[in-house]
Amino acid sequence: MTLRTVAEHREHVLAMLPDRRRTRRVPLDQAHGRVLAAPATAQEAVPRFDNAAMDGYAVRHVDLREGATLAVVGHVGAGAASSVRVGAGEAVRIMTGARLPEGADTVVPFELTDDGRERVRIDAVLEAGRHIRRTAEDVEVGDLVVESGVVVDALTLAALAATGVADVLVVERPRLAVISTGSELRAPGEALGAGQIPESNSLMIAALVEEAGADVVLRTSVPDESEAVQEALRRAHAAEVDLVVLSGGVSAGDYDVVRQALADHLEFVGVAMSPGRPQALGLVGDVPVVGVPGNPVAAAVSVEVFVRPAVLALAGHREITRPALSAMASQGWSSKDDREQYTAVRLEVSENGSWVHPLAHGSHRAGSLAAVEGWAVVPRGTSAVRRGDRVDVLVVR
Ligand SMILES: Nc1nc2c(c(=O)[nH]1)N[C@H]1C(S)=C(S)[C@@H](COP(=O)(O)OP(=O)(O)OC[C@H]3O[C@@H](n4cnc5c(N)ncnc54)[C@H](O)[C@@H]3O)O[C@H]1N2
Ligand code: MOO
Repeated sequence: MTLRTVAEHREHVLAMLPDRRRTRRVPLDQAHGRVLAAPATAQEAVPRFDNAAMDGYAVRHVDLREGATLAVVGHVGAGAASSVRVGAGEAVRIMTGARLPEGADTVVPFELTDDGRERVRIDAVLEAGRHIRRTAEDVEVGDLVVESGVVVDALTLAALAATGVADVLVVERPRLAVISTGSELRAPGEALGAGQIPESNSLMIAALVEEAGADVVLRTSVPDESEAVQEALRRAHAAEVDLVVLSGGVSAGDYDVVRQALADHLEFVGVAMSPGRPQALGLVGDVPVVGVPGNPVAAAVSVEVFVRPAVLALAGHREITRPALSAMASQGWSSKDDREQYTAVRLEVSENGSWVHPLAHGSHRAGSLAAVEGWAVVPRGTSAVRRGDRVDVLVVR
């Protein structure tokens, strides 16, 4: 059987997704982490008005001479709408951020004066216009503040709020269903009979896709029975999900029911990767379904390289794959040269550069997932990584 490359399979997964994204207008306090579906333009200038950059005195520059004394005719704090005017020989006490009074063109900080209340002595002469922040010197009304497709982060939120934007059009969070299959699986904490194990993939996959920005509206684990799998898919459909992630049952076993139950809908393919060779995908009704292998490490890697990009694409992101970090191998390990191998690693960033330490290999090692900090991607055509070799690492935590 010819195997697809990881990149090819990812393209197939992405090609199943609808082109249109659902959008919604949200107030800024609900926009964090969302992707903008339309550009945001400034409703207010920054600064909104000429204002003081220092606590001091608003004066007319022509009146400034070393030792000059000016009459203090008013006091204006930030937020005040003072109508006081600065005339010849006059000064107004002003606080940082306060609107510059009419007539003034320069602010003299307190430190360069005697700090007087009725009259003030000027101890140093500044150039005209000093310590004034000019209207719209940062952003003008109508300027583009944030482009469409940008992820709203903390700094973006500040820029939007400061420019008078109250709400933004964002892409809806994708709705996902996560369905584990396997008759041996029991919920964490449940008593285990012979041959049974705790179910871990659905929790892991749900958390991984939530980290990528999805809402998991259905998470369930079903036995290896065709009807149970189909019923779970019906529930996912009724919950109007954008994507279903199925775990398990995609390889050749007698009880690999995903394969049996969904033979008419899903394509079962081999991908040239390790772990994670058996994969499935297809539309059930109009809902895209990605089936990942049940082995927990294979499931984790499959979510990283196929499902996470799909979630990011559904959420409107432009960058959908994780940038790789280049690091050196602290020790060697072997690799299958006909596969792209994802080796679980720990990372160490030191003065001598970034190093990866390989963890024990094995797609069943669910207990060791707690130690994984990244996946070292060993390309096809490489049968061994040697100590000191550079490898690309997807840093996942
Ligand atoms: N004859 C063949 N056997 C296998 C092949 C193959 O090509 N031919 N492929 C192997 C590879 S590679 C993988 S990976 C697995 C994938 O198997 P399935 O997707 O069918 O997964 P299951 O058989 O259902 O389970 C595999 C393994 O993982 C455990 N598991 C499953 N689901 C969960 C879960 N939700 N939480 C925790 N652990 C889970 C399950 O108990 C099995 O141990 O197939 C190989 N075999
Ligand atoms: O390739 Mo399977 O995904 O590990 O053992």
